[in-house]
Amino acid sequence: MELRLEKIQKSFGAKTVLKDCTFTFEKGKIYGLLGRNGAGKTTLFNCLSDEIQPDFGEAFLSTGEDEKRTLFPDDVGYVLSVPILPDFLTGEEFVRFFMDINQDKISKDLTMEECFDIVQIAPEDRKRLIKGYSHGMKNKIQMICFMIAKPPVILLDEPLTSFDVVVALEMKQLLRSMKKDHVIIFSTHILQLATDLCDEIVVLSEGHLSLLDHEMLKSKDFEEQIIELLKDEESHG
Ligand SMILES: Nc1ncnc2c1ncn2[C@@H]1O[C@H](COP(=O)(O)OP(=O)(O)OP(=O)(O)O)[C@@H](O)[C@H]1O
Repeated sequence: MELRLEKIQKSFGAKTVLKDCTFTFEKGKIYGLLGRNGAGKTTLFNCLSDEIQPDFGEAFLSTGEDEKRTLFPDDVGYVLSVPILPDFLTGEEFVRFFMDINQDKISKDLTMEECFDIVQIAPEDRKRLIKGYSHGMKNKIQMICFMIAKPPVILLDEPLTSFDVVVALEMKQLLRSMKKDHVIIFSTHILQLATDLCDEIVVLSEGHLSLLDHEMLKSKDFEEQIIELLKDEESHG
């Protein structure tokens, strides 16, 4: 399975943010999306998750050589930097509800307890209102939703940045364990995280996407090279 972006363009008024985003993301890999402030990372994610409509271009899912279909909103699991969840439910109530409405997608042997165990939310926390959850715990609930609904594409907009080291490590392990079934793309400003977690690094610069060479990833002056690559572009934030 591949996620193919073909010529995606988006402007806000006179400002062109995405000029021509053409790229193929493969299942089984974690992609780090790097770009300066205002480069258009969130705009691209919003186009893919149907939050906004691109002016031109389209995203497709392809399952074989000649088989491709339009990417639908249900195909995309989007983790916002600030997760939106029903505050008035407990973690358990919400996950039970989510399992009920996704009966057709969930594998029969996955129980609610297992979901909570995998993301390491303690039994006593499962019965607390989501309202009192930390940012990291809310992100974990979102990851449970992805385990249940299994969207082929998972987008994470600057996750892990606000997590403590333990939660960040747990989330990294979780993403690695989930990657074989999904295309995972996450935007980050933390180069260390990108090189540590990602199989590929994609740069969004001047409205275009480009893949970084693996040789560059391995080189010891990787950080200097990335900064050099991005610094010619103005910050648009
Ligand atoms: N709804 C909107 N209306 C007008 N301009 C917008 C809108 N959304 C984004 N922009 C502009 O588009 C550009 C790209 O913004 P975007 O948030 O996609 O960048 P980003 O790469 O995610 O930045 P950051 O790394 O700072 O989060 C910015 O100049 C922003 O001001």
